[in-house]
Amino acid sequence: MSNVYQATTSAPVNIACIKYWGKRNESLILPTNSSLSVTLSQDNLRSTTTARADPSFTADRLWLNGKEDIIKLGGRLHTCITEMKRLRAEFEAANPDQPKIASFNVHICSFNNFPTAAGLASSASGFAALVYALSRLYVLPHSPEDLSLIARRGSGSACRSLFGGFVAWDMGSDDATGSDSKARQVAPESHWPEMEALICVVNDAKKGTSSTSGMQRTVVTSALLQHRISEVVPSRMAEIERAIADKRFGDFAEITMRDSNQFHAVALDTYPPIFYMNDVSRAIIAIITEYNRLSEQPKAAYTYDAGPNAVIYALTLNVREIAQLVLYYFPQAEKVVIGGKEVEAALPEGFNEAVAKRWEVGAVKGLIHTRVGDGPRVLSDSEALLNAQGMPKTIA
Ligand SMILES: Nc1ncnc2c1ncn2[C@@H]1O[C@H](COP(=O)(O)OP(=O)(O)OP(=O)(O)O)[C@@H](O)[C@H]1O
Ligand SMILES: C[C@@](O)(CCOP(=O)(O)OP(=O)(O)O)CC(=O)O
Repeated sequence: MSNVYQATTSAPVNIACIKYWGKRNESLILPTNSSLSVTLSQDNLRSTTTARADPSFTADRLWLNGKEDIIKLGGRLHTCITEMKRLRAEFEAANPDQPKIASFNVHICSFNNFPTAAGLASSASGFAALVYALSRLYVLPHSPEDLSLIARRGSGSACRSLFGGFVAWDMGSDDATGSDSKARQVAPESHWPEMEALICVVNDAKKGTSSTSGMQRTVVTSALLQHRISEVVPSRMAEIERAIADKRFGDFAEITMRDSNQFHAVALDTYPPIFYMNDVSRAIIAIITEYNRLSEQPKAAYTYDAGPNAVIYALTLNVREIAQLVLYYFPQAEKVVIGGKEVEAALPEGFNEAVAKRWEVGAVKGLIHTRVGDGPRVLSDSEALLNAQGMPKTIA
């Protein structure tokens, strides 16, 4: 049987504490500010991707969630695939004994085990999994940092999904090539294993204004963004990195919530304004704010990306209590189990119930309980998503 050049990987979702919002260069995807995220566990949220190169393939093709995605010339997918083929060609030139496969077309098949394009950072895990699968297929010696340069060209936040744990995306200063705009691991997942997340899926439909178009409009119209870029983010990045290093959850939480608030203030300051949060999102802010009032230091940190879904960071010790609180205001049709035990709705002692109304079942469609997790994983060929002919094993 002729050689099969194939790799299957999975990659995680990351949710930012310091938000990336704005590009200084659209085609290279260079950001206006640095950002920092927590990588979430692939046991709960992941993109799985198989990449294969073969001389019999007549074109580069990609299937996502069972449906073929057109690879537009000059588009982000095309850029990532082309860049990875370039790295393989360089590798073959430096290692003449290596098989010449850089010129072969590739078939790529990917699945997300969570809603795609629904504000849960599927582009981050998706492009990270694609770049990592190609890097394993091509047996490249490149580091996650090197690979983050390419994943960034797929989707800015994807660069952070090349690492586990706590990850910064340094904006860099090389505006000509973006060679220093890449991800850096601030701390591995083992540094703070008690860091957990409760995701409140408020709406899993495709959102109105995409992150890409939203931040474009912000850069052009928001004066507040300029203040954020120059006066706020640089010091906030340093502060949150120190809070993570020292495992000071209270400071980590306050910075995270303040940055989420400022990101959405900037969205509102965009003209025309962008409203990513809704009444349910704001109710969650109200109950977490009241919950934090009960203790000297915040015990929960909400953060919102470009959508209404809430991500609540908390330490293991407090997650159950927070889930009880969320269930009190947002009853679920299904049982919620944390740590092997069903969660019952309840309010903590001293909590002011009047801070929000109790919602109907369905206002929060679902809860995902996860934790800080590792970076991309190499999976065995038994988990490959392509069949012997290089086509998706199941077409939806
Ligand atoms: N597994 C994947 N492999 C390759 N590309 C993917 C994958 N998952 C998502 N994508 C790409 O990302 C796009 C969705 O990105 P988009 O930014 O619109 O939504 P999101 O990332 O899920 O939400 P948000 O950016 O608000 O967190 C998809 O249309 C597809 O082009
Ligand atoms: C609000 C955010 O989630 C924005 C994510 O934007 P994308 O990385 O999806 O944007 P593109 O670079 O245009 O693909 C904040 C963050 O993840 O840092």
